[in-house]
Amino acid sequence: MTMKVAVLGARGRMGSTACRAVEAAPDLELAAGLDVGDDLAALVGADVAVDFTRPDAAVGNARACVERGVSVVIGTSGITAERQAELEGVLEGATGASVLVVPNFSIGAVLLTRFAATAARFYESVEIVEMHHPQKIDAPSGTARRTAQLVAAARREAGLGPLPDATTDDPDGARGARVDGIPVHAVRLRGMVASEEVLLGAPGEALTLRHDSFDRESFMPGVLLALRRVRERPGLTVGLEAYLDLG
Ligand SMILES: NC(=O)C1=CN([C@@H]2O[C@H](COP(=O)(O)OP(=O)(O)OC[C@H]3O[C@@H](n4cnc5c(N)ncnc54)[C@H](OP(=O)(O)O)[C@@H]3O)[C@@H](O)[C@H]2O)C=CC1
Ligand SMILES: O=C(O)C1=N[C@H](C(=O)O)C[C@H](O)C1
Repeated sequence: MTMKVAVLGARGRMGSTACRAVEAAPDLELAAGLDVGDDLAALVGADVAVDFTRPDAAVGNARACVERGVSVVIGTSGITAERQAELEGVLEGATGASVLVVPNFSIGAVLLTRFAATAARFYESVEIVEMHHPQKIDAPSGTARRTAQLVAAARREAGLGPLPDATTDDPDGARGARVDGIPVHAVRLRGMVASEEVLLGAPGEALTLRHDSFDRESFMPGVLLALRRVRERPGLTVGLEAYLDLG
């Protein structure tokens, strides 16, 4: 039997690519492709949904899904701690429902985040540069936020102190944003899809980790994996790594 999938943001860059990937998968069926102005009643009958809309719409969409018994994968970025808490609220009393937040569906990007967290404890300095197409509305990217959070956690666990940084004069914010104390720099450049670099420095050496998505196809194996497996973990899960055997 096929799994019925609803796609929210179906006319967008990611949503339209996801619709095609679902239609091409023999075990999945595109039950609904919804965008702005469409009636969410069309969610009824779907088994799972994936959201590629905008940060201020994702939590409301997740609520609409859960209320209709549909487990949901949130690919939309900008899921801050506050929005994550709202998602916990959405799940209260909804026995068996699953919400999976995926900052990045590309396996390479998931690995980059993992490698950065592994390397973090060995380096005094670390900075993140994320590069995206200029249509992206949020900064820093969800992937960079997640990477910074996991790198910061690894540094705390290793007992590392604050990053060495003598800057006291930065009137234009040239040192970037700080996410959990980690500097994050956002580039918006025509021609880019999505890239991330993590730069780690220690006396006499540097390690640079980089991942590039050249095409939105790079996200599709992860999207299909998430849709197929989201219902295995009731409640709120963050990160595709929960479904990957990364050791
Ligand atoms: N997790 C991952 O691996 C990836 C995540 N993303 C994220 O996915 C999201 C979408 O990106 P992208 O496809 O490039 O953006 P687009 O702007 O191309 O697509 C978003 C679509 O959602 C529609 N939309 C807006 N609000 C709603 C709503 N309330 N209900 C239904 N549809 C709505 C938009 O309509 P309108 O244009 O009329 O507003 C648009 O058609 C972003 O947050 C992005 O960061 C992107 C790539 C990979
Ligand atoms: O908006 C995008 O394009 C992307 N958004 C996600 C993010 O914010 O990290 C994932 C990927 O970087 C592409």
